[in-house]
Amino acid sequence: MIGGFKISVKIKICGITNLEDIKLLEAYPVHYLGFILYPPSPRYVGSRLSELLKAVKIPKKVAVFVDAPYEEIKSALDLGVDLIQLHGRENLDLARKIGLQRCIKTFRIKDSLSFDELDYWRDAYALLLDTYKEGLPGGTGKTFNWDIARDIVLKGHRIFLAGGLNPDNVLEAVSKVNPYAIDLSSGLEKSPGKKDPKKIEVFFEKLKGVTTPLVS
Ligand SMILES: O=C(O)c1ccccc1N[C@@H]1O[C@H](COP(=O)(O)O)[C@@H](O)[C@H]1O
Repeated sequence: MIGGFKISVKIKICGITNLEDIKLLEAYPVHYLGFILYPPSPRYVGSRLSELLKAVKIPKKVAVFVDAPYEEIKSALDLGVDLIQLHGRENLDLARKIGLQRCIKTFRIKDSLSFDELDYWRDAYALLLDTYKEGLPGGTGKTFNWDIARDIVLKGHRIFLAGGLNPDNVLEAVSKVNPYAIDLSSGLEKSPGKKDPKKIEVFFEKLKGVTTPLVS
């Protein structure tokens, strides 16, 4: 219960790089697990994706790309990834080739966002809202103005809220924005690419009663 209302939200944990964290997260109600396929990232999994995917029992596996060629994205799909998070400047042609219903399109929020641009992506699986930071496409650990996210949710878009979420601010974010899903990465880490079991425990303790049941 938040503010007297029962709010249901799905959970995506992103930036997974190792088997230990996959095992750890199995004990919690996680709906989506994300893997970074952007080589400059400290969370880049590269060719280890195949081995990691085999260990995942969590309902949906997401591969995160930044302006990657279709062939690389196709390879991830062939390995068993369910959804593709397009975290760069990808266009609709690429998304249609992948299958729009398999795409989560990221919008990095600076000051505002054109609703027209969002509407073009209405048939995507979801839109992900992250924080804009010059030179860093994702994993910024910074929040943005959640009023913008709230307006987008009110327009009827299915939103994954990302950007700097952590155990301390997650309840406020959920109650303010009421997104379809929340996406956490660096806010649950001990160091880049390694999750912190204590932060994860505190996070799920705070979210008790707020998450939706797991469905595959
Ligand atoms: O985490 C990264 O290094 C990364 C690199 C390139 C694209 C996306 C990346 N991370 C994603 O960004 C959002 C928000 O992350 P955070 O919670 O602020 O750390 C999330 O989807 C990450 O997986």
